Amino acid sequence: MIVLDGVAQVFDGRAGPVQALAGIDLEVGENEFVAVIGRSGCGKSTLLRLVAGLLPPTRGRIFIGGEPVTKPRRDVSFMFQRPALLPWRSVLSNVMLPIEIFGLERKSYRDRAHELLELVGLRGFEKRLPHELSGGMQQRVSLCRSLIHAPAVMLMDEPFSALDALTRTELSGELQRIQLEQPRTVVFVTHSVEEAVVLADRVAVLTPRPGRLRKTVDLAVARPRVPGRPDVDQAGRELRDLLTAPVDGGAA
Ligand SMILES: Nc1ncnc2c1ncn2[C@@H]1O[C@H](COP(=O)(O)OP(=O)(O)OP(=O)(O)O)[C@@H](O)[C@H]1O
Repeated sequence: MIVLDGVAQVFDGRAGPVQALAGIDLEVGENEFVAVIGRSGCGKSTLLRLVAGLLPPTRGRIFIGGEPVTKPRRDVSFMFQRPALLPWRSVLSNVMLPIEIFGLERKSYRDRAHELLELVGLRGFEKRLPHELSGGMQQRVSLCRSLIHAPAVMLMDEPFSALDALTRTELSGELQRIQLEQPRTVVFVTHSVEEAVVLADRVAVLTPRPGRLRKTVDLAVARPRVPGRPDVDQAGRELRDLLTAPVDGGAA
């Protein structure tokens, strides 16, 4: 579904060129959930922006569904760390935003919007404005908005990292449930080993300066996954060991 072939990214930094990513080869299968994990600054967000078509790679090629990525695509949604809702629009009309942007017929998506809001526990909040909602509720709205037009691919850049620990665990549980019910291809950037272990089919571990793909790890852990279950925690420990193991004499 998604193919990165020898992708490298160099930015013109103020103090000279910054090599953010080097030699990234990665394939994400249809309906596969891949978590990208690594330390701050190792190029995770850059990787996602490249796949989204928001940035052309310095080197290498990226394909989605066999087509080269040259600009943002309608069948790819992007979810950010902050909900970025329009403050003057109700919950429902925020969820419906992509339908308007893409010029799709509103009527045929309204039921779907209600269904999604129900799925994330926001039934009855359709007419509220974003400021009347907690941060976790706003991010749930943002999740519905990125699902409304049934994108083939969801790119998620640390979508739960601004939330408190409990809400974060709740939301990753909800995302897991949605992915079990309606699977799609997801690339999910996170700092959190717990999130990766609950959600991912496969984890891509990046190492910094420049960001390289150190390893991809298959998570053969039965779903639904719940933190605290021995096999889930064991997978978490293995992933954490890999993240903290030295690379080329330095820390990962
Ligand atoms: N537009 C830019 N211009 C110059 N350098 C950039 C630009 N965007 C990113 N970088 C640099 O590229 C490297 C990777 O940044 P990126 O934001 O992709 O990392 P990250 O792994 O997502 O970090 P974090 O986990 O802290 O969000 C960093 O060294 C960053 O300073």
